[in-house]
Amino acid sequence: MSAAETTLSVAAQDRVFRPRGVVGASVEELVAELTATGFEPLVTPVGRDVGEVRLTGAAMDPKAVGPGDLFVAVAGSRAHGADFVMTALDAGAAAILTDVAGSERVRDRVGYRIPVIEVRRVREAAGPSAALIYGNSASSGPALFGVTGTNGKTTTTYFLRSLLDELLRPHQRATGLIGTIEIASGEDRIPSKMTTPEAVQLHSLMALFREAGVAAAAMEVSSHAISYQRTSGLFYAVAGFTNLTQDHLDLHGSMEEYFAAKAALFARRRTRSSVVIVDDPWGWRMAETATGHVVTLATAETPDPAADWAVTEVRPHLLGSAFTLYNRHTRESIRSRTGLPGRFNVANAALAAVMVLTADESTGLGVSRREIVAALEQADPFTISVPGRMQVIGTAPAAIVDFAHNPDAMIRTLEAAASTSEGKTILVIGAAGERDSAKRPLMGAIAVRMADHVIISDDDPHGEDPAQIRAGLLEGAREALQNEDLGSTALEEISPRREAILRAVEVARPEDTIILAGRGHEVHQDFAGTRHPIDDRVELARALRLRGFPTAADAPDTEPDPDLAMTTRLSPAEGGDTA
Ligand SMILES: CC(=O)N[C@H]1[C@@H](OP(=O)(O)OP(=O)(O)OC[C@H]2O[C@@H](n3ccc(=O)[nH]c3=O)[C@H](O)[C@@H]2O)O[C@H](CO)[C@@H](O)[C@@H]1O[C@H](C)C(=O)N[C@@H](C)C(=O)N[C@H](CCC(=O)O)C(=O)O
Ligand SMILES: Nc1ncnc2c1ncn2[C@@H]1O[C@H](COP(=O)(O)OP(=O)(O)OP(=O)(O)O)[C@@H](O)[C@H]1O
Repeated sequence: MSAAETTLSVAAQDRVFRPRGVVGASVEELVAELTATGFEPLVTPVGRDVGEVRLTGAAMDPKAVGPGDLFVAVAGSRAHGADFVMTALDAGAAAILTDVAGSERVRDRVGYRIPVIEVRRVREAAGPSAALIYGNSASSGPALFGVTGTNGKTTTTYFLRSLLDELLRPHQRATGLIGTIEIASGEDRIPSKMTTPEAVQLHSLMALFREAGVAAAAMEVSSHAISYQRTSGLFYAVAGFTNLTQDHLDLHGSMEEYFAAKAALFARRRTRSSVVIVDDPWGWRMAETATGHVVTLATAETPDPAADWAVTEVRPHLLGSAFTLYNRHTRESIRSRTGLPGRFNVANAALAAVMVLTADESTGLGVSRREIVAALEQADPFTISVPGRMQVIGTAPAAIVDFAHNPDAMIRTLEAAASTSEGKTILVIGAAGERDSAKRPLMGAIAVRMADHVIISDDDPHGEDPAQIRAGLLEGAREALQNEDLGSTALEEISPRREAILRAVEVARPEDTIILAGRGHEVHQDFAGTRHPIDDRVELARALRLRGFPTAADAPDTEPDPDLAMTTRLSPAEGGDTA
């Protein structure tokens, strides 16, 4: 199934994107497993028949439950999954795993119609339970490559999958992908709901991958996933760390806690080998905290000589860069390149390369080192388009859609724009509502420091007032403009986003660079639960064509939009708004 070929809801897609031949486990076997692993389960109603009920799947979202599933009902900030037990029962749930509050709710709603397994730490128990049902263990495969870090996860996993494909295709073996944009099993794919799905879905995917002949899979591991126990019961062949900078402090509280959440991935019981980028002190701390086999990688302009691998000889190559990977122990030098703009994409590509080289040493991917080196040097696996990540839509002006939505990513993206552009940098930026509001003024200040023309607009406001979110960005931008010598930087506030994009193209000259930051591949804005369709890549391509600017070969097709052709914004000189 491909995302384009289906009209199923995301939960319904979760339900059909499942393995077929699951042997499963009985409630009795599950209870024995949970007892052995210290969860002290309590089963109601007590009786022989209950123990014999067979479980052939598992789901946490009641709308994703299928016949024979274990429905894992968790307490959340909005609701308790057990409140939706009727939906799960109607869909054919065979048993429920929940906590004390959940089992009371189930009993209130449906009495003793279904076996209930009660444990204290449901989220933690979900992983091992699903692992048992789907037959997953540390050695059952596929070889999992997990990537964590504040920025670069999606790009690195696309790079990893591209390299793994290059290596495994000749051996008639497929690859998989789990991340922010999509979940893919060989040729089949569905769009993602989350960066890292819940444990029950992850375990189902491992079984699906095996059925589909997927030998290796690249997976993004968000810090939310680790904090919410979504990776419980999974085992990684190699885990990679990109970087740690400010984001998600609403969940983690402090950088220390954010670090600790990520560090849990690099424990020996979870991961065989870790590859850690050590360009900053957080990286070195991660390498010291990791407990398995640890390999360090330096990608900064002046690489730390203590690292095992270093990126050297970075040179411009088309829009991207060519680079050398050097191992200080073996003196091995491997020349590779990436077609994606930005120095940070060299780091992402180097991480993907070293993760696969490391898997070769420690897990045996079944491909030779010579094949890996040949793929890196000759097959160009990192010259691919990653949806909405430094995606080039127009060429003169250079017009790029990017996903930068935190301070560090903005700095890196704007550095990349400045290094390639001879003209002005024009930036459209917003911030998501109900997420880490402390980063908004920082992002506003970075915008006016690094771009020449800044248009502050909307991202996904969610339940928050969009004007209030823009005000947070504007506050930082105005303060920097007042206190720092920023020359003639222009600052505007334009909502809706579509108009902001039109304006960016309106003020651009062919030698300039336009960056639409923050939304990347996303195709809807969420305004208090109402989804408003908008795809930055389409809007940008349409606006460029409207002005007669050239678009990139793989820019999206656009119909001339009658509404858009009629839209005329007043320029500031004509009395239009400026901030
Ligand atoms: C902060 C966070 O991660 N929250 C996740 C968590 O929510 P929660 O514990 O509050 O649970 P809840 O929403 O009250 O729901 C509890 C139970 O009731 C069920 N329910 C709830 C409401 C309803 O109407 N119907 C329903 O069936 C839910 O399916 C669930 O089983 O568990 C829910 C069930 O899986 C997730 O949907 C929810 O993700 C929310 C939507 C979310 O936005 N998560 C983001 C922040 C997230 O996880 N992002 C990271 C990437 C971050 C990044 O790097 O940018 C990710 O890995 O995706
Ligand atoms: N290694 C990196 N270091 C800093 N910034 C990066 C790096 N790689 C990508 N970026 C920037 O971060 C943005 C998001 O990149 P990407 O989607 O690959 O990361 P991510 O970790 O998956 O992000 P998210 O978790 O928010 O989806 C890119 O659009 C780019 O602006």
